[in-house]
Amino acid sequence: MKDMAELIDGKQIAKTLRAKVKEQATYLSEQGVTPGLAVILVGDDPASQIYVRNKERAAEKAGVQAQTIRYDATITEAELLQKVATLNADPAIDAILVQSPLPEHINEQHLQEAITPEKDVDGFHPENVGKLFANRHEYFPIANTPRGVMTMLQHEQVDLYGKTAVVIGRSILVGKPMFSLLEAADASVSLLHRHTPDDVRHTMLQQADVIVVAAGVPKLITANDVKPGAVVIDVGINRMEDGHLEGDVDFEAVEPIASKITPVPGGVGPMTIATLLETTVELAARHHDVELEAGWQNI
Ligand SMILES: Nc1nc2c(c(=O)[nH]1)N[C@@H](CN(C=O)c1ccc(C(=O)N[C@@H](CCC(=O)O)C(=O)O)cc1)CN2
Ligand SMILES: [Mg+2]
Repeated sequence: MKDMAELIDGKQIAKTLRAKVKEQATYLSEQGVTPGLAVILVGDDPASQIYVRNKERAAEKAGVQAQTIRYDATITEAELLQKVATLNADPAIDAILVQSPLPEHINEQHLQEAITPEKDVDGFHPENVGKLFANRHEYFPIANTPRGVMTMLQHEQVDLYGKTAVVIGRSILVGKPMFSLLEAADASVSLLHRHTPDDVRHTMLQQADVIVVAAGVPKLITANDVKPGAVVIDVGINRMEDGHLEGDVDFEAVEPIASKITPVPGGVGPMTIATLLETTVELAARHHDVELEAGWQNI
């Protein structure tokens, strides 16, 4: 029988991280601090409804006070910006996020820039993106999905030093921050995207020790793309016509070749929400000048 890759169990790692967050939230509450998270949800995108509901539930269990502000898809950008300004000034709120995607008529970048960098729990503000890119040695929030991927790699004791990594997808949500985080961990990183020719992608993937794919293309990565022993992280969540979820990796084909692989569902997805709570607790501690134990989130 062929060796199968070890499964990276994101659900389990996220559970462990959420328990750590709860410990810190309890410590904060002993200091009179309740971490406050505000989520802005616009429109009725069915997936966003589920993700936001899951955020509310996870927050409540972890001792984070979450509030969702829901708007019809017809709301204007000016009204949203006004709400963000109110939340920026609200001392009960430590963390603000605007659920993505937004309706066409709203410029997502305007909202990303409106959230004060100190409450920017998604790490999308240009100031926080810039600090990440510049490898600044100070605290700042980092996008939760790529940060969650780094937690998974650390949990799995994947040593990135001197390794070759390929990231597919260049969004502000995943690809760009993922590039910076892997580079900061001393991997040699290539960032590929939809305009990378297929043969170039194939050649580069075959050299990669670590692959992170966030392309939104079901089963884009297949067996002959992957070097034996590579670590494969699948950020893709594609809802197929019959309702089942498919990643960007052809899991059955790649599992016998990779050394470690994330499933979909149950891989990166759950880490996004656990990491959101991790970042919220960190921001609350900073706003209230409470020192949390260094490295509390190491799992
Ligand atoms: N402002 C933001 N918007 C969006 C983000 C984000 O980080 N900030 N990420 C995604 C959506 N997302 C959280 O917001 C998210 C996506 C997926 C999951 C998850 O647990 N997925 C499950 C499958 C769930 C399903 O059945 O669909 C899994 O992969 O196991 C959690 C959060 C886009 N928007
Ligand atoms: Mg508070």
